Amino acid sequence: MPTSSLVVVMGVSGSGKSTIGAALAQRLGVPFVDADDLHPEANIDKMSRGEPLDDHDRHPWLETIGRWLADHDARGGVVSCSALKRKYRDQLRHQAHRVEFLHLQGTREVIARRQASRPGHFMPPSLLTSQFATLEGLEPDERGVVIDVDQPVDRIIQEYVDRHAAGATASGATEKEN
Ligand SMILES: Nc1ncnc2c1ncn2[C@@H]1O[C@H](COP(=O)(O)OP(=O)(O)OP(=O)(O)O)[C@@H](O)[C@H]1O
Ligand SMILES: O=C(O)[C@H](O)[C@@H](O)[C@H](O)[C@H](O)CO
Repeated sequence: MPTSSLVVVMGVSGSGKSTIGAALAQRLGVPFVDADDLHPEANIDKMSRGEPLDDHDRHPWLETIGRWLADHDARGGVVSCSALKRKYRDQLRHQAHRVEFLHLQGTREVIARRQASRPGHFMPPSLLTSQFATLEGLEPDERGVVIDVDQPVDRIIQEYVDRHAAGATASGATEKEN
């Protein structure tokens, strides 16, 4: 696997994007940014009030993330970003053509349990329903892999590395529900 991988770790809130993103960046030896840290303050305030973001809220945020990806095109990097809709991923691809996605997929039960075990996070568990409702899984023409979150962090990282080495694309990414 080239050290210059450019990866977006995607999925609903609580799926493990920050955890896996940081671990993957370390494994690949590339910079990492958590897109939660790139939100305009108004977005954080909105989510904290228990209101889901809409396309309008996410647009400037995605632009910032796309810029980060474009800036890291040569040396590689990992971003944790929900990237829930196909059109959001299209927006990111528009700015950084070779970006690939790692979709952390899990059941509502597993993810709700994980959210419940991290009190103090700005994202209220009540928003999980809208996160799943908004989620559009990777389509077959999108470069990326889908990995089950219900396994230890190091196994998720290893599966990503193994599947990437084997030339994985988004095959198996058709289950849109979770
Ligand atoms: N593979 C895993 N096994 C067990 N626990 C995990 C795993 N991945 C993440 N967690 C835990 O689940 C919780 C949610 O993970 P994390 O904060 O990384 O998710 P997230 O997708 O970044 O969430 P958000 O988008 O809401 O910030 C954390 O408490 C984290 O420690
Ligand atoms: O697209 C979205 O609805 C939001 O960006 C959320 O997914 C948050 O960034 C994050 O995941 C919260 O913890």
